[in-house]
Amino acid sequence: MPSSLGCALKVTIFGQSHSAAVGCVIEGLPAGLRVDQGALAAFVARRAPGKAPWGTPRKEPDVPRIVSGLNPRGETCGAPLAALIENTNTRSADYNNLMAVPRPGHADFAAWAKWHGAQDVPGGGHFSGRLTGPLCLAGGLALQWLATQGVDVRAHVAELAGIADEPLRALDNSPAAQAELARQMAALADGRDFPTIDEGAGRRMAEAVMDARSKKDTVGGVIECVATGLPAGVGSPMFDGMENTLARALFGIPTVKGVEFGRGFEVARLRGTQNNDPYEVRDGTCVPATNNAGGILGGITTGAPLHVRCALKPISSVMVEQDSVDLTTMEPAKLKIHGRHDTTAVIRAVPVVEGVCALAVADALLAWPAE
Ligand SMILES: Cc1cc2nc3c(=O)[nH]c(=O)nc-3n(C[C@H](O)[C@H](O)[C@H](O)COP(=O)(O)O)c2cc1C
Ligand SMILES: C=C(O[C@@H]1CC(C(=O)O)=C[C@@H](OP(=O)(O)O)[C@H]1O)C(=O)O
Repeated sequence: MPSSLGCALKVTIFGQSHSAAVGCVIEGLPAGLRVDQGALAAFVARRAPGKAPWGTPRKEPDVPRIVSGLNPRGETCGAPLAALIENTNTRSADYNNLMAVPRPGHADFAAWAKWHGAQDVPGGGHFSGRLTGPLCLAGGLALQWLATQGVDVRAHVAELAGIADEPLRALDNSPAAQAELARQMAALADGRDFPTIDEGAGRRMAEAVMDARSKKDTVGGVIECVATGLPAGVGSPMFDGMENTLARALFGIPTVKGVEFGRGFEVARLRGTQNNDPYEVRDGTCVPATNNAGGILGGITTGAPLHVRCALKPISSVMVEQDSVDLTTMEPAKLKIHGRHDTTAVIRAVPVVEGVCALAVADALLAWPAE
């Protein structure tokens, strides 16, 4: 089972939800990067479980431990960087009734179809949202390197349970829109608990999530992410384009079912005159005045903000009785899920999306830089 991502910056994710630890190995991080371990721990903590009333009550400290890849000054030394997050609070008995009866919507049945019983079921095994811990850790390191290149990456909950946040002003590339986008990104960087730009929208979303939880149900939503500071000319056409690289990485996040760039699926209903981004000269250089393309044409960056949105499905582990099948007897079975589950992945996945986008962008910058 390969669990690796990237070309010049390669990340391998290992572990299961209830194994001793989860972790990552990163190859290709530029040497000489002074790692801010405090900032890295704070970034990983944004995703950690056990903190919010709508989240899993599985409390984990999620302190990242870098075990190789740094020199005595705490800088990347060029060797592969390996890092761990321990699993300290597992309760595998919660999964006893799921060993033979798969949860609708989770990966239990697909894993059984592939590995015929050898798969690790408790906690969702390698399919668990827990694996986004090391993904976030690797992404946090990529973010620190990108900061040295003048690139900033921010995401927010754009929509949750049908409630919308203020959208990021990234589809317009005017100086006024750029200033507004900078304000929005600064707001998201202020350490707020709920990652929306409009804090009122965040409060309404939180209420909607708690309402679903009280009804033993779960909710999905949309995460919107922007990368600014990228020069024009990064990426490669056809199979190594920015869209390809980002989509491959983002679909590695459990629950992500859709990814769109710029106007996304809306382009199907636009005319060319509405969708084209006209060019203008700014400071002696050619720039797109608008950004319906989401900062990418021909797989290559245009210099406008890189803009992506991901649709996340509702968590499959709902607490109501569901129809399933006992795979040992092939008889119908009624399933009641026990255990500690999130009501939505969307809120906790915001730093994961930032980290994964950072990994993809850093990989493209290193593999296919502007020539
Ligand atoms: C941050 C995060 C937390 C998650 N928490 C849970 C959870 O508590 N319970 C659950 O059943 N699934 C949870 N998931 C989703 C499952 O991991 C996911 O549905 C499963 O691996 C199947 O993959 P798929 O949904 O992409 O098909 C979470 C996902 C993420 C990203
Ligand atoms: C622990 C995390 O989330 C877990 C993700 C998850 C799943 O099926 O994805 C199922 C639950 O696992 P458990 O039954 O062991 O509590 C969540 O708690 C985490 O994200 O760090």
